[in-house]
Amino acid sequence: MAGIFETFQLKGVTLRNRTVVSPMCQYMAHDGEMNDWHRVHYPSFARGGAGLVIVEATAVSPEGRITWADSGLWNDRQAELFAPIVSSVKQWGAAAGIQIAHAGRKAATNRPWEGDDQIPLGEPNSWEAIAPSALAFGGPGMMRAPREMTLEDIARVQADTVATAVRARDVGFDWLQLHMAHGYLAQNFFSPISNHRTDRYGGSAENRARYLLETFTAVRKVWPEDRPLQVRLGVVEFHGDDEAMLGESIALLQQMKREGLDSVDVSIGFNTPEAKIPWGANFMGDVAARVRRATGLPTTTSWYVSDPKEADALVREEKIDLVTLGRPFLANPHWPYRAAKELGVENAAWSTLPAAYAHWLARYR
Ligand SMILES: C=C(C(=O)O)c1ccccc1
Repeated sequence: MAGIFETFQLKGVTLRNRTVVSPMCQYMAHDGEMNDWHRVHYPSFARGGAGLVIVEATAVSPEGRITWADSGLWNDRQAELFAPIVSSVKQWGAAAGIQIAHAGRKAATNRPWEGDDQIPLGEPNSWEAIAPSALAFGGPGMMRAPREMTLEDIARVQADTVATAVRARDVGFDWLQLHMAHGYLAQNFFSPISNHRTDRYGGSAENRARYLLETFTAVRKVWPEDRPLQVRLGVVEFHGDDEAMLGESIALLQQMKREGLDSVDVSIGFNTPEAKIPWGANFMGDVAARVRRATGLPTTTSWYVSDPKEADALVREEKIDLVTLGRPFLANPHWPYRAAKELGVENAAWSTLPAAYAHWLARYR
């Protein structure tokens, strides 16, 4: 059975190992554009030995941003600014991925370290959020209801998502992840907590999944067959109704698989402030294993995965195929090197790091 330092091939992409840098919003962009922060940030993980680096939630339109400082790929200038990042990540041996997203009812907030709350309408960096229903997320600072989307809004956002996928394709990303978790727009449609529509996009599980399935199949048509297309889906909410939500999620993933889905990142709904998340080491591992068994999809998950032996065990026990790490990579972009040492990989430095680092680390021991 493979461990985290086995290679992993999916379609035409081969990862040098099973470690994935989780898409983590940096909130450091202006007008959605990559800048020096991102040009240092993303390649650092490739130089650190990651197998796949996934760029943070990247908005398909200005209104689709969580904050004014989110990454965006709704115009060609933004695409041009991604190009050197894509080539640098690849140059240093990692595959380059990107997560594309629409924030839905969580849009137009302050950056987390500046309040994490909705900016009052009319103030700079605020705009009207849109979502399936006019239902606020709730909780402190998130009490403003979004505008209910018309059918024209839905079609427009789906077209924006396809256009962003085309730009990501053309700028050379190897791997595309659709953000369908964490209380953002796709999750807003999927969850009965936030979707009270009475048209074909609301009510039954099939109707609530419609936006997600339609958007996925539209993107599949433009995303190259030989590059992995993945969704990050919130499959549980930890709000007391998770067996039903997991069942609906598995059914949706099975449908998407029939339509060409290549992989799933199993995550959390984060669609209600009432959730009681059982934070703890690898707490999503067993949920991910259930999804993997039920769908047969190459599966990953993250959340409190940080210890190399535990991460390696999740892969060896075939609970997941790839291990997605967020904060451990922020804390140490060379996490693969640390893991290789702790797992007793021979020539840990040379097997994870570029020569400019490895020759020092392997000498003078
Ligand atoms: C900024 C997030 C994202 O991009 O998914 C997020 C949101 C909620 C919890 C964790 C992460």
